[in-house]
Amino acid sequence: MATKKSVSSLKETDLKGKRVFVRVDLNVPLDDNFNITDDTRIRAAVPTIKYLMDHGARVILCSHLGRPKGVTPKYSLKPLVPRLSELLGVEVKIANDCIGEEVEKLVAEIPGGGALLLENVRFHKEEEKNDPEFAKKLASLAEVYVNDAFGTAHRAHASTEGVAKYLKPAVAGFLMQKELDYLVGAVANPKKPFAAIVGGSKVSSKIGVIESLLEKVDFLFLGGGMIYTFYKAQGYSIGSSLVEEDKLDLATSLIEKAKVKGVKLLLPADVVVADKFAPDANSKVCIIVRLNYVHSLEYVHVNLLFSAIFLQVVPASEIADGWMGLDIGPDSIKTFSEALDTTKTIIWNGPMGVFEFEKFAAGTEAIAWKLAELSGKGVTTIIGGGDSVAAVEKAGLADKMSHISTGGGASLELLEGKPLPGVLALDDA
Ligand SMILES: Nc1ncnc2c1ncn2[C@@H]1O[C@H](COP(=O)(O)OP(=O)(O)O)[C@@H](O)[C@H]1O
Ligand SMILES: O=C(OP(=O)(O)O)[C@H](O)COP(=O)(O)O
Repeated sequence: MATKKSVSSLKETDLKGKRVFVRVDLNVPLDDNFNITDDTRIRAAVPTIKYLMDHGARVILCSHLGRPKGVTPKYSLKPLVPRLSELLGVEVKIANDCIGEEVEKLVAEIPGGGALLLENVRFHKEEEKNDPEFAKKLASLAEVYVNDAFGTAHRAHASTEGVAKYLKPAVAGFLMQKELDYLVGAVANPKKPFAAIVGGSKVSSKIGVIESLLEKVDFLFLGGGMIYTFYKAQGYSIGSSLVEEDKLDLATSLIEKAKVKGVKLLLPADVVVADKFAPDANSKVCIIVRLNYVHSLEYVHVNLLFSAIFLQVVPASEIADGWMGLDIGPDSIKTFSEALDTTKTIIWNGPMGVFEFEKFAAGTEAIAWKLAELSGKGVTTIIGGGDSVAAVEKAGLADKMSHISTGGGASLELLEGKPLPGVLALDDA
């Protein structure tokens, strides 16, 4: 992986009485009434903040929320204060800005072991421009820089990258370290056999991650909307399923690459189809082609029992016109599960189907349950991606996995082998 892993740690840093600027990612979803609908990222930031407070540091918390263009009240961090205070067990104050005289005054008043939350750093356009003068102003608030904002580590912004040039020591927080340990460490030195499950909507958004993982894994399972591009590339009828016509050659070359690398690439054998992209779509199970491994088309298998009892059978190897695949089918779930049973490390990025619609959530849920079961048997299970994390949480299985990443884009870039600016900027260990 291109991102260095050995970044300097918080534990080797002198903290007592020091003003510590902590970049956290508190970019949590809020409903229309400004209630937090998922506080995972706040909870994930707590261990580092508590450690700093317990070691007598004066903690300055900095985060963005959303993508505001200038000062936008609906993106204020104020609604987060009660939950943050509750989790930390102290009353956290919030400033009206993140730089300026009033902020400096509030920073000077932070007692040892206390914390101040700065207002949304993206209210200043200089943040996303990584403006050096703005970074210097942020740096001038403190004596130590801690980056714990893994979810934003793929952004070279003033508070995630620029500030580390002017504020030393610049070290990783515990969340950042944990994410790197799993997403870099476990992937670089996996217990074998090592499997990757990649789903989600499009091949184009996952090319990098698939290519990178093909260098490392023993198994690659594909699901979600991207599979229809692979099917079309093999000449199958895909009805009105999602397809990227300009990626057909790429899909073929990825299959070829898997073959050359000796990676067992598994595509779903059967898919659940719908007559429209909607939660109330009519659905039936369409058994397409049973591929044991895609590079050795072994046999065609129609699951007659399942189909005869529950659902209408459509001809194997094709999805009829007017129908679209929105989930992997029961036979695929079984095949995937059996193959996963033989592995020791699994990384999962991207849902198997349109899990947001109840009717098409079964494949994603089944994979989530399988990974939860395998975690209990000592398999390392890593969920690295926004929607896959949402699916695992929806199934109530988050605490069963070895690691759930707090960064969608960041984990994807890391798995692609791209360097993360927020990590590179930190001091070497
Ligand atoms: N068969 C499918 N057809 C269309 N969209 C799909 C299909 N399967 C999954 N999706 C959609 O893919 C989206 C997730 O894609 P993506 O953003 O790539 O995943 P992640 O956020 O995990 O990286 C989900 O919104 C899901 O509904
Ligand atoms: O939510 C985030 O990223 P994610 O949706 O890719 O997990 C981060 O807070 C980064 O936010 P950004 O994509 O607006 O820079």
